[in-house]
Amino acid sequence: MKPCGRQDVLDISIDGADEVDNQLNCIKGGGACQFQEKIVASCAKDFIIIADYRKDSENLGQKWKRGVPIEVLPVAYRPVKLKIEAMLGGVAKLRMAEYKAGPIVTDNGNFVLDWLFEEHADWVEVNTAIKLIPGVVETGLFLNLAKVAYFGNADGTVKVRKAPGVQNCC
Ligand SMILES: O=C[C@H](O)[C@H](O)[C@H](O)COP(=O)(O)O
Repeated sequence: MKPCGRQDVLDISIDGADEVDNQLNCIKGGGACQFQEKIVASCAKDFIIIADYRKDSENLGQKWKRGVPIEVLPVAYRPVKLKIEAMLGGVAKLRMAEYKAGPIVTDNGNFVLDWLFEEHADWVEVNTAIKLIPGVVETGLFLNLAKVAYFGNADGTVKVRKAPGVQNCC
């Protein structure tokens, strides 16, 4: 397998998620990796989620209570935070490190804002609004990307959910 950057298209990409809704929209980035994960997912013909039952949700925010992770340029974290809160409500908190002083720094040298949102209906609109704020690198909203999600249950069974319109996949 070649590194993603040297591969035009990947046949398949498999990843976890922090939450998956009934349309297969996902929140990712609990581990602050959403930027690189989204690049890989965007290059794949089929993006598949494997997660446990705790991530299976009707609507985003129902199970995952830590907000939408948003990777931002360090120099812009404050204006981005204020713009998100003014435009969309909620609170955008700078994610702090646990075992070192200061904020978490991503693999790309950036900071993460965790946006604790109120209920939203149109996630595509919300995602676009956030992406257009200067200083935003990437959001943890993975919308219309996943084709299938496999949820492992505590009893060992697996629940399968396909995205709307997907018939045969993986
Ligand atoms: O940043 C990391 C990832 O997007 C998610 O947080 C991850 O896929 C979910 O991780 P886990 O399966 O370990 O809860």
